[in-house]
Amino acid sequence: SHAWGYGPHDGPEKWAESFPIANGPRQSPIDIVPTQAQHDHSLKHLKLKYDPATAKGILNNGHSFQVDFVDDDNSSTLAGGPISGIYRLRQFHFHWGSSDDKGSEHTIAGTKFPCELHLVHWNTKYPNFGEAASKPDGLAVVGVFLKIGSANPRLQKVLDALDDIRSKGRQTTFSNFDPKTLLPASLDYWTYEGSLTTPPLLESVTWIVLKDPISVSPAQMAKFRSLLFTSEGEAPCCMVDNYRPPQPLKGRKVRASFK
Ligand SMILES: NS(=O)(=O)c1ccc(C(=O)NCc2cccc(F)c2F)cc1
Ligand SMILES: [Zn+2]
Repeated sequence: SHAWGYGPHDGPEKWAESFPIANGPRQSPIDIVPTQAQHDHSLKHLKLKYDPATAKGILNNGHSFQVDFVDDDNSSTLAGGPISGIYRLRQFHFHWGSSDDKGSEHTIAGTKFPCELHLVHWNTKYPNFGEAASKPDGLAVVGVFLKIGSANPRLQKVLDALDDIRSKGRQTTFSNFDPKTLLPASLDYWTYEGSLTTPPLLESVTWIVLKDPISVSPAQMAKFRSLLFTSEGEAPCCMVDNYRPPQPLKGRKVRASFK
C-alpha cells in the first residue's frame, strides 16, 4: 500500500521505496540561497484574485489540514509571475514543526522557519486538478514562511476551526475567507521548477516562494500542534514535523523577481 507519513518507518527517507520519483531531477522543497538566485527582470508581478465566497471547507487529511476552495470557475486565480495562463486556487495548507526551530519545507540559506503556508493552484489549460498534477506545467504553489512574532489576527479564523477537525478524516464547513489576507505586504518572490513535497511527489509544480514571512505567535503555533495525525479511536499522535527536508537542486536555477 502507499501508506506514507512523517515517522521513522514511513517518513521522507522511506518514500522512494513506493515513489521512486522521490530521487527525481526536480524534487521539492529546496534550500534557497539568495546570493545564488538570479534576478530576472522579465518576471512579472504576481496577480492573485481570490473570491472569499469560493472557500468551501477545512479538512484534516492525516498529513496536514487544508482549506478547500470551489474550483469550478475562475473566481479565485493566480496569474502573472513566472507562469503563463491562468491557474485556479484549489486549496491551501501548512507544514510545521514540533518546536519553533523547524517546520518549514523550503529553507533560506539553511534557515528553517517554524511553519510554511502553501497555496495550491492548477493550470486551467487542463480539465481538472488531477490531470494538471501529472503535467510539468500543471501546478503552481505559492509558499509563504511564518516567523515567530506577534499573534497574526489573519490566521485566527483558520486556527479557531481546528477544534472541529482534531483527528484524521474530520472536516467541517469553512466559508467566506480570503486567503489574500494571509500574504505579506511584499509579493517579492523566488521561483524554480519543482514537485509536490508529499507523495506522489509529482514533478509538476512551478514554485513561487515569497521572500517576506508573515507572523505567528507561539500560542498560535501550539494550535497547529494540537492537531492529530491519527483517527478518532486510535492512540493519539500529535500532528507535528509534517515537513520534507530540502532536496538536491540537480542543476536547477532559482530566479528572483526582485533585486
Ligand atoms: N505540499 S505541496 O504544496 O507540494 C502539495 C500540494 C498538493 C498535494 C496534493 O494535492 N496531493 C494529492 C494529489 C496528488 C496528485 C494528484 C491528485 F489528484 C491529488 F489529489 C500534495 C502536496
Ligand atoms: Zn505543502
